[in-house]
Amino acid sequence: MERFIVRGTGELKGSVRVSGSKNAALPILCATILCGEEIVLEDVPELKDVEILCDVLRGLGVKVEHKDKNLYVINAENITNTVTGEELMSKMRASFCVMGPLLSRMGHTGNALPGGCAIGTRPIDLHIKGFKALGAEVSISKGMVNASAEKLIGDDIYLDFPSVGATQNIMMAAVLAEGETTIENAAMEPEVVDLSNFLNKMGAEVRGAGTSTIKIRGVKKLHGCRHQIIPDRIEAGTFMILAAATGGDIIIENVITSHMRPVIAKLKECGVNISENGDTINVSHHGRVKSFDIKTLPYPGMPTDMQAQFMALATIAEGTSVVIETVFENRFMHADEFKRMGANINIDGRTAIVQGVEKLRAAKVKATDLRCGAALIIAALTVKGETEIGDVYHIDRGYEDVIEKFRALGADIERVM
Ligand SMILES: CC(=O)N[C@H]1[C@@H](OP(=O)(O)OP(=O)(O)OC[C@H]2O[C@@H](n3ccc(=O)[nH]c3=O)[C@H](O)[C@@H]2O)O[C@H](CO)[C@@H](O)[C@@H]1O
Ligand SMILES: C=C(OP(=O)(O)O)C(=O)O
Repeated sequence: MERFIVRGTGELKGSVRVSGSKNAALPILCATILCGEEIVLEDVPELKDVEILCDVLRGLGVKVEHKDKNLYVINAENITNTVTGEELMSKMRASFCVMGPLLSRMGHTGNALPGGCAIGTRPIDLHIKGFKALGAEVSISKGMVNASAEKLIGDDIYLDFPSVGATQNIMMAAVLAEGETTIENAAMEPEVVDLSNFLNKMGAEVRGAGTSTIKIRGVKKLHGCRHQIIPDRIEAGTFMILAAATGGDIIIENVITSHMRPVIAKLKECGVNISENGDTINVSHHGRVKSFDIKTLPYPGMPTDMQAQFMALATIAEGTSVVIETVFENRFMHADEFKRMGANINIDGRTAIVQGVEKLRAAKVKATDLRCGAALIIAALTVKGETEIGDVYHIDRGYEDVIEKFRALGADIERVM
C-alpha cells in the first residue's frame, strides 16, 4: 500500500494552478453517452476516478481516447452494452451517473450500486424517484439497479433534498425525454451548472441550472461539441487552507472566485489575508488563526467537501471552534486521525467541538477518505517531524499531481511503497 511521508517545513510559498474539477468532469464524461458524435473535453483532471469512469465507458462500447494531458476525445456512436457490474461501479460514486444517459439513449440499463467516499449511507432513492417519474420501471436485485422504459416522458420532480448526483442523473435522463421536465429543489452546485452548459452545447434545452428549479425540454438528438471543465473549487479551497494553516503565502491560479464565497468569507473571519485578482486568489497568514464556527450546507453554503480541511485548521486555531456537518451523517472520521496528532476534538452527533492546540505532533495516520487525506497533508505540514499517511489511494481519487503541487510550494512530501 502506498503511503505519503510528510515533514513539516513551516511556511509554504509560491503559486499553484488548480486542475479541472473532478465532480464536474465525472458527470460530463457520463453525459457523453447521450450523443453518437465526437466530443472533445479539455481540462479533465488526471485522477483515479476519471480512469475508472473511462473504463466504465469503454465497457459500454464508448470510444475514449486520452489524446494528451487533460484532453479526451470521446465518441459514443456504438453503445454495445448497457450493464456495469460491481467491480467498476463500487470504486466510485459518480459512476452511477451513467444510469440516466443510458436509460435515456438506450431505453434500459443495469448498474451495480455505486461506491465513493464512505461518509454516510449514501442512498440512491432520489435518483430512482426521478427515473420512475419519467416513466421508467426500476428494480433493485442482488446489488444491481435495473431500469427500463419504452420511452421517457417529462414530468415534475420534487427532490426531498437537493442531491447533486440525483439532479445530474435526472437532468441527463430528461434531455432526450418527450416533453418538459421540471426538477424542483434541485442542487445549485457549480458542477450542476457545468453539466447543464455541456448538455446545452450538445443541443439540449436545459434552463435554470444554478437555481433551485431546472427545466428541461426534451430534444430528439444531440450533437458533438467541445467543452472545457471548470476549475476544481475544492482543490482551490484546500490550498487556501494550506496557506492559512502553515502561515504561508500562496497564489492560487485558475479559480472561479464566485464559487469560493463561503470559503473566502470564513477564512477572512479567521483573520487570514485574501486578495482576489481575476481568476487568481492570494492567501497569506502569519501565526495561529482565530477560532471559527462552520456548518456545511448545499451550495451556496459551506461545502461538505471542505469540512475536513477546515477541521484541520480548527485543531491549531486560537480558541474553540464548532464544526457542524449537515449534509452527510458520518463525515467525521478524520477527527480520530487528527486526535492521533494531538488534536482536542469532541464529537456529539453531527457536531464537533474543536479546542485549538498550539501545535499538533507527527504521527502515523490514515486517509479514511479523500478529503480526510487532503486535510491530513495540511495538518502534517504544520508539525515538526515525520508524519506517515496511509491509504493514500483515496487522495489519488481526487487530487491531480498531488505530490508535485505540494512540493512546488516548498512542502517536503514523498510517496513511498
Ligand atoms: C462525485 C460527486 O459529485 N460527489 C459529490 C456529490 O456527491 P453526491 O451526489 O453523492 O451527494 P448528494 O448531493 O447526492 O448527497 C447529499 C445528501 O443527499 C442524500 N441523498 C442523496 C441521493 C439520494 O438519492 N438520496 C439521498 O438521501 C445523501 O445521503 C446525502 O446526505 O455531492 C456531495 C455534496 O455536495 C459531495 O460531497 C460529493 O463530493
Ligand atoms: C465525497 C467526495 O467524492 P465522492 O462523491 O466521489 O465519493 C468528495 O469529492 O469529497
